[in-house]
Amino acid sequence: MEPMAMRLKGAETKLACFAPGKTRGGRGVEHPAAGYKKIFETVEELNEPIPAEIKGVIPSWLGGSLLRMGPGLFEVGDEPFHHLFDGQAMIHKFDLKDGQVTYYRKFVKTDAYVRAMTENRIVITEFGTAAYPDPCKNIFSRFFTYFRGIEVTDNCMVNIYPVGEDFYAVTETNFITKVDPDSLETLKRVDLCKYLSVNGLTAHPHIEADGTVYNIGNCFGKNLSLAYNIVKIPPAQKDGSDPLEKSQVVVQLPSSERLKPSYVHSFGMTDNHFVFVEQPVKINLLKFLSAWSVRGATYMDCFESNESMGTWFHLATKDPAEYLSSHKFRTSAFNIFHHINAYEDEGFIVVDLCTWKGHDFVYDYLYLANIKQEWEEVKKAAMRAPQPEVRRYVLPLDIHKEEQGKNLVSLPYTTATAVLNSDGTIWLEPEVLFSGPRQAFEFPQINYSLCSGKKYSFAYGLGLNHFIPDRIVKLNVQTKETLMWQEEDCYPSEPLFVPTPGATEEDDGVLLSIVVKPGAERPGFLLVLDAVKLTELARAEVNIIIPVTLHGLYKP
Ligand SMILES: CCCCCCCCCCCCCCCC(=O)OC/C=C(C)/C=C/C=C(C)/C=C/C1=C(C)CCCC1(C)C
Ligand SMILES: [Fe+2]
Repeated sequence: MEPMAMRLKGAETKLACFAPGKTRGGRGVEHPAAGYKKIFETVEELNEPIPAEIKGVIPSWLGGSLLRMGPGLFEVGDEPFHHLFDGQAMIHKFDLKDGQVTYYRKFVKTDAYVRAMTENRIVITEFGTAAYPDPCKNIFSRFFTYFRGIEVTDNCMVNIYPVGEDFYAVTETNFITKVDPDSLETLKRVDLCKYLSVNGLTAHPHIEADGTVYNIGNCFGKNLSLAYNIVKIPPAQKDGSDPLEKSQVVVQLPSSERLKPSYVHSFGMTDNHFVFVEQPVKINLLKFLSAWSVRGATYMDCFESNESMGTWFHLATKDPAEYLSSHKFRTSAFNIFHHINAYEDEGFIVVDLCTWKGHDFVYDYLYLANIKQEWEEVKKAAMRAPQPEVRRYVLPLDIHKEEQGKNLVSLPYTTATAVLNSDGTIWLEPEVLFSGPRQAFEFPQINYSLCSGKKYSFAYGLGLNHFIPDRIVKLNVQTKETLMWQEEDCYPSEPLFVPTPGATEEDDGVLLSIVVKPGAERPGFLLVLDAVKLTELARAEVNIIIPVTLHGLYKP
């Protein structure tokens, strides 16, 4: 019997539980009304927070702000942005206090946004949309605009995270933007290149309990020597100075290919190790450097797939921070954006990942023209894309030459393998934790404060159905059981886990997600789920649409 299909007829809110191996068999729900188009449309910022209408009961201990980033402006004048990651950064906030909720949003006043507003055209080239020179300028000044080089975008629409006492909205370039988490005002733009030898940093740092930030970024050194640099930003300083002043590169990891670093979106961190997965999606630096002088080129034009390297895993120790050059882990090709968690267990490093099979770049399928089509077309486009799979890889730390050809993984609870080859490389095969054709478990979250870098049981994620976000899923990474929240014509976002104060169980807490239900009287709401059962505790509704958000944080 197909439990999902059964439950989706009739009742409005759907909850389903699937036993291991009996996941939805890949058949997701249908979206013939194509309501998802609404989350990719321009909205206006608000002048003041608006009150939300609450249904259900918000736990009394839940007081704080949910801050999330995403695109809010999908065209400037008559010039459209083409890619999902091009829209201009909007910061969203749900404030929860004494059972009451308000919603507020502002555009971040980045250079990209301010200059677009001033000139009523796209001025800064975005991820998949090129900016063209001002047609009003004369031919000479247009010529000089080209040769000043293209300006790197500061469109911080991906995530927001704390550095010391401050909060920064970020993309993946060297520009991060300090924002006020209360007023949502834009405070200042910071160029990371002033502090660190990196060309950019990911939007997914790891943050320790004391506020220390670790992150990874590409570094194009002198003579185009390439490395991935892991950086450390200390916590708030006693003397009140900016922690960024004391940031440093702690370890360099080499690139598999000269002139072609891999695209990196996140990394893993255990108690004692950094894990970097080098994927076959490459940035062709020569294209990158020359593309900028080519009219109409974008960041997307600089990517290419390496069809032969597969995927490489790199390890480094944390303290002292040293690259483990003799541990050469290899596996077949996949795209990786989000690490779920990584931990050490009995001499192994366990790495759980949201993967997309093959070397074809998933971002190629995220043009707005693809994901804003009618439902049948959306499905057709996704048929050609890489297939999602949640996988567990297990990396042995102790490797002995005499063990060639044998599976080195002796952890009793996993079928993942690691086999030492005669050339010294170790071939990894994963254990599949969740799989369903074109049904992704993505935008993963865990009980970060309790479980980051530690053995854990639960991951929470956004279910993507042919790339359309249409459910929230809880995955037991030990038993592979899943629970799900889903409601007709509802489009949720990444679920953030907030632990109950004083909780002793890993999943004692709530999940917060912004949901859009386009046809409803109040089409935007903050959803509060019980993280144990994935049942709805409350929703706080507003009478406006909230566009797609990618990542964010909960500030107690
Ligand atoms: C929430 C629902 C979304 C609906 C569809 C989503 C489908 C998602 C499928 C896969 C998961 C992908 C997750 C990616 C999430 C994300 O947040 O990505 C945003 C990434 C951005 C905006 C990256 C920008 C990177 C830039 C501008 C990099 C620039 C650079 C280079 C390309 C090379 C040289 C260095 C430099 C300048 C840093
Ligand atoms: Fe991400």
